[in-house]
Amino acid sequence: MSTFDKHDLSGFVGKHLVYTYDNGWNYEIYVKNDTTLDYRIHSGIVANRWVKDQKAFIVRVGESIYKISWTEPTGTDVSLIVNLGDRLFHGTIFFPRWVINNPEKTVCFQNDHIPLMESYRAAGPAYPTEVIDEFATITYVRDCGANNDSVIACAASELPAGFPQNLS
Ligand SMILES: C=Cc1ccc(O)c(OC)c1
Repeated sequence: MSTFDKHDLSGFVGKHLVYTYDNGWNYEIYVKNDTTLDYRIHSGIVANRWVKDQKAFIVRVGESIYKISWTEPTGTDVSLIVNLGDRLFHGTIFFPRWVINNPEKTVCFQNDHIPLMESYRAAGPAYPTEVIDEFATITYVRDCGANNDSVIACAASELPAGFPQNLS
């Protein structure tokens, strides 16, 4: 019997987070609404890739703990645990083999290239998938409200110096 309402995502929707995985990869996510996220990647094998309006399953699994899961047009599958209370994060990424072989093919504003990503997914190879299972530290959190398209609006490489501390 839980003491929180598992259907209430109001403590999560609108959150803008920056976090660094223990392997050094720096990522940023905006929880746009109950079923949608935007994100951009600052470092790692697909640095500068960015995505808007990715559909996802978002659930609450603790007082301030949420889980986000989705599959991408590239065939990459992702499941994230966001523990806001402890500023702790855990991500599991299931990369198809073709992304590991040629990560640069996915580095773009994906929304402008969905059919291309789907064609790469179809061409593969998909297997063996590479599972990345890492903790991360949340380094920045703010509230931006729901459905705010200004939060993630350019590639990481196009941000002014000092991000995220220079955010209004
Ligand atoms: C592959 C996408 C991907 C992987 C890990 C993440 O933390 C993420 O956050 C938005 C996205």
